[in-house]
Amino acid sequence: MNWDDTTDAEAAAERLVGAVADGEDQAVEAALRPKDLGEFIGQEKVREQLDLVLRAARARGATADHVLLSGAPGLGKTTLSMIIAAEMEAPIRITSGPAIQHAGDLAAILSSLQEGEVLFLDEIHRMSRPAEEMLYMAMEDFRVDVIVGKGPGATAIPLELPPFTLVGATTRAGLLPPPLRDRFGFTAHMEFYGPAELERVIHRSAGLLDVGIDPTGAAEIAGRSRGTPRIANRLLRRVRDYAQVKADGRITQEIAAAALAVYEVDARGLDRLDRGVLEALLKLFGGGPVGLSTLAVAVGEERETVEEVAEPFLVREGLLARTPRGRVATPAAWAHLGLTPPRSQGSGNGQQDLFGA
Ligand SMILES: Nc1ncnc2c1ncn2[C@@H]1O[C@H](COP(=O)(O)OP(=O)(O)OP(=O)(O)O)[C@@H](O)[C@H]1O
Repeated sequence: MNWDDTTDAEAAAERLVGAVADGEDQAVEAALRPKDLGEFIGQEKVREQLDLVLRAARARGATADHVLLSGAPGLGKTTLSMIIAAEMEAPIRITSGPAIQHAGDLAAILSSLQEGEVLFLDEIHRMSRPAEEMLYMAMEDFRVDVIVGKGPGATAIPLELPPFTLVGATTRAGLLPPPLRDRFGFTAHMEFYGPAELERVIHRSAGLLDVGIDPTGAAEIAGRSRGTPRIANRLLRRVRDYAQVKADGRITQEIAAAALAVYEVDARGLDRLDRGVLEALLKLFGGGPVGLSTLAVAVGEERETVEEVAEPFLVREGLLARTPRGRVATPAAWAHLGLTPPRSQGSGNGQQDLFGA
C-alpha cells in the first residue's frame, strides 16, 4: 500500500478497518500499549532477538545498537520503540520523517539528546535527503557537521553527540537507501498477527478497559481484525458500545457479530469498500479479468482508492489476483460472497486460463 500518499492514508484512516491511527486511536492507544517485552504479544522471533540485543547492551553498560522496525501500520512499531526505551531505562524522543524537513531540524534534535536516549523516527523513509545524509554520520560516529553561513563562506562546525539509540520505523524497508539500512545494527520485520495472538491482544485490552468478554466474543473480533492489533482494539471499542447499549455490557460471540454487522465489517474483516470491489468484479464482470480503471468506475471510486486501499487486503486474503490481463477473482472470492462461479471458471482449465500470467 502506498502510505506515502497522504490522501490514501487519510482515506484508509477513516475506515473502521483502516490500519492507520485515527484521532480516537491516538487518544486511547497510550493506555493499551504493552510496557515491556514480556507484555508484548506475538512477534516471537522479533521479541527473542530484541531481548538478546538489549540484554547484551545492558550487560556491557552500553547504549543499544540502532534498530530498524519495518512492517504495516498498526502492528506495534511505536509500542516496541517505547519498550526498547523502557528496557534500557532510557528516555525516548519521538519524531517522524515528514517532520524533519531540513538538516537543521535534525541537528537540533540530535544535539539535545541525552546520553543513551532513544530517538524514535517514524516513517524514516520520508525524511529529506540532506537530513538523511546528516543521520549517516550521526549514527556511525555520533557526530554531525553543522553548516554555518552560505555560499563560499560557509563553514562546517563539527558537533559531538552523546551515544544514542536510533529506532527507525518504516512501512517499506525497501525504500530506504542501502547506506542508511546498513547503519542499523538490528533490523526486525513485523508480521501480521495470527488469530490466536489477536485474541490475546483483545483479552488484554478488554481487561484494561474493564469490559467483560467471552473467549468466543474475542475470537469473533479477532477474525475480523485483519491481522492488526490496532484494528482489533478499535473493533473492540465499537463492540463494547453495542454491548452496553443493546445488552448487559458483556461481549459474546453473538454480540460481537451483531455489532460488527452494524458497522458492515464482515466475518473476514472486509468492509463495504472491499465487498463493493469484489461484488462488482463477480457480478458485473463474471470474476474478471477486468482492468483496474473499469473496476474503479463500476464501484464509483478513484482508481487509487481501489488499488491502494481495497486491493492489498483482498490480495493478501487470496480473494483477488492481479494478473497481466487485469483483476481476477479467486474461487475463494465466489465462496466468500456465497455466489456460484460461471461454469468455465469452475473447471480446472478455465481457472488456469484466468490466472494465466
Ligand atoms: N504485540 C502487541 N501486543 C499488544 N498490543 C499491541 C501489540 N502491537 C500493537 N499493539 C497495540 O496496537 C496499537 C497500535 O500499535 P502501534 O501504535 O505501536 O503501531 P505502529 O506499528 O507504530 O503503527 P504506525 O505505523 O501507524 O505508527 C497500540 O495501541 C498497541 O497497544
